[in-house]
Amino acid sequence: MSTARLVLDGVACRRGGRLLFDEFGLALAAGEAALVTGPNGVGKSSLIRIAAGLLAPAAGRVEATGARALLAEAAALDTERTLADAVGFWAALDGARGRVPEALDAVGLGVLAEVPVRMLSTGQRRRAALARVVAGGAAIWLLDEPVNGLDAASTTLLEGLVARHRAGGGIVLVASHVPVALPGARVLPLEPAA
Ligand SMILES: Nc1ncnc2c1ncn2[C@@H]1O[C@H](COP(=O)(O)OP(=O)(O)OP(=O)(O)O)[C@@H](O)[C@H]1O
Repeated sequence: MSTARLVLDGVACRRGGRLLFDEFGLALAAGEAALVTGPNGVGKSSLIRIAAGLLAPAAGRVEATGARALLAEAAALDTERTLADAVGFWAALDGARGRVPEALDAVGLGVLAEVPVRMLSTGQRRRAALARVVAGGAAIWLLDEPVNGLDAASTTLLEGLVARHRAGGGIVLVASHVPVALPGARVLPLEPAA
């Protein structure tokens, strides 16, 4: 994991024919994190999707060394399955089904492993989505508005997981319109294109 690297160079984003931002750059090495801030609609989610390789930049390039895991707005967990099964579905694709119990414990949901996802609260679903990221074992975490729906204790838990991931050589890119405590992270305000 220590060879992980994420570079965005001169990235521009166009959505619906409108240029949202341009000339955005960052370079993160193993253990580093960045926090992209900015008001609603400036393009933070779009930037995260570009970093994930799910959206093509209008200009510039993205270079990722290491697997990428995305925490997006939707949890993407089958609501009819139990929590362990729903997270396990994704973990199995990463060959990591065995890590699910530990990941659920890490987000404080071990006790709800056999409960259907549809019965979880908003904050619990958010933590379940985070468990999916933790279980997958990717080096590069891309977290879009990760504290949405989380209470203070869960926010602290998330910050701890991010710190642990970085200590293990992982990279974390967070987009958030509210403050997230990421000690030593670069804070990058996303500016609208002129
Ligand atoms: N598929 C799309 N087609 C056209 N425009 C889009 C599409 N997706 C997003 N947009 C527009 O792009 C702009 C940026 O959206 P984005 O979700 O990236 O912003 P954001 O900074 O993450 O906002 P928020 O803080 O509200 O989540 C918005 O004006 C949005 O309406």
